[in-house]
Amino acid sequence: MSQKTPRNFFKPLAIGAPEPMRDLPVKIERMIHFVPPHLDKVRAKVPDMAPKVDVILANLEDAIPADAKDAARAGAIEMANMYDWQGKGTGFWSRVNPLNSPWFQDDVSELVLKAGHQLDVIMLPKVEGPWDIHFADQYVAQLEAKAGLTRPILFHAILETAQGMSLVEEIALASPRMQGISLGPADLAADRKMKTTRVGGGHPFYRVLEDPHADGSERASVQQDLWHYTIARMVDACRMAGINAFYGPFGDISDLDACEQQFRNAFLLGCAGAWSLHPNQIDIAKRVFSPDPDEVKFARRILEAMPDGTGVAMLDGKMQDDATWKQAKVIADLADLVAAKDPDLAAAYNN
Ligand SMILES: CC(=O)SCCNC(=O)CCNC(=O)[C@H](O)C(C)(C)COP(=O)(O)OP(=O)(O)OC[C@H]1O[C@@H](n2cnc3c(N)ncnc32)[C@H](O)[C@@H]1OP(=O)(O)O
Ligand SMILES: O=CC(=O)O
Ligand SMILES: [Mg+2]
Repeated sequence: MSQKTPRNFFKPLAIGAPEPMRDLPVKIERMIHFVPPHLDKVRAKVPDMAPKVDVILANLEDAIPADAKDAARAGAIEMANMYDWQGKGTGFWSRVNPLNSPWFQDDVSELVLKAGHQLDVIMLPKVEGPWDIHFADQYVAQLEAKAGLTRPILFHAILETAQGMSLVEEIALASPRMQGISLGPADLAADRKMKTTRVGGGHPFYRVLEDPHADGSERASVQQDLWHYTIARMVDACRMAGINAFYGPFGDISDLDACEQQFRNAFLLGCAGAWSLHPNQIDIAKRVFSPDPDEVKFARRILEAMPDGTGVAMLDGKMQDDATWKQAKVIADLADLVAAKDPDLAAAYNN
């Protein structure tokens, strides 16, 4: 047998570690905002930014120079104590260095021992298979026990290797700590030997050409989504495991329209949020990952038309039944969650 028995799956992995969660906390996580914690100037903005975003992440991995890893770790611990994350409801996460790096052990031990009371989620990069999650799971349980934590810290894996991709279902199911998975399009592209230098988004060479015209006139061609298959498979794996899928980074900070479109495609396919790398991506994620007010109104009409969720009804010429009731419930529940955090959207949903 290669899996734990059902009874053992939810047992703490170390004596004194908190009980694993059976259900994830219901939270709005439209953007995971990346902060480089070694930069004093950016770190100082955290208390002001925290109420305006859903999640702030102290990044210790890629984009942090090797000679600033210790400073970034110290900055992340400072960030944990700069705001009342647990009391005020903004998520506080950290992306640690990979398991095979010289920094992983210190990243995790210092975060859990010195900041574990505020830390919601550890983001694990370059996860190759369930064995990576199992190792981190055991290690974090020992540290949680040592720190006397009463709330378990959750895990978020980045899908950014071909092997991780091929084992995404097993990764999603590896531990009750699993909160979600993000697409890591930059590392994944490199590992797959995709021929792109972009961080996510489309590519002008990846397109479909229409059939030739009899008169020889120019054939239209349309750019396609390089990430469709990957995102769809990630969403299936996550939802099968009862966790959330996230689009990762969109690296062209200056192309707000393309960022918005990529985020929107991910939202429609089932993702809960995306990363924001720069302040100008925060409002895009907020807009895209909050349901559209007209969709919310229509969803609520479906729920009202079928109070017990069964049968058939016609609304504006469109057939509704038990399945569309469930679709409507997804949108209406998300709207309620967003409205509880965002007074402007609450007003738009209730107009
Ligand atoms: C493939 C992957 O792994 S993706 C994840 C790893 N990458 C990251 O985490 C990158 C995070 N983002 C950043 O480091 C920066 O946004 C950069 C380097 C991309 C661009 O930074 P800059 O050149 O400073 O951008 P810009 O000049 O437009 O910044 C405008 C303001 O926003 C601030 N700012 C920029 N990024 C951030 C951020 N992520 N959080 C908070 N503030 C930020 C800048 O400090 C600047 O502040 P100021 O007006 O007080 O001087
Ligand atoms: O870490 C993210 C990526 O795209 O790589
Ligand atoms: Mg990466």
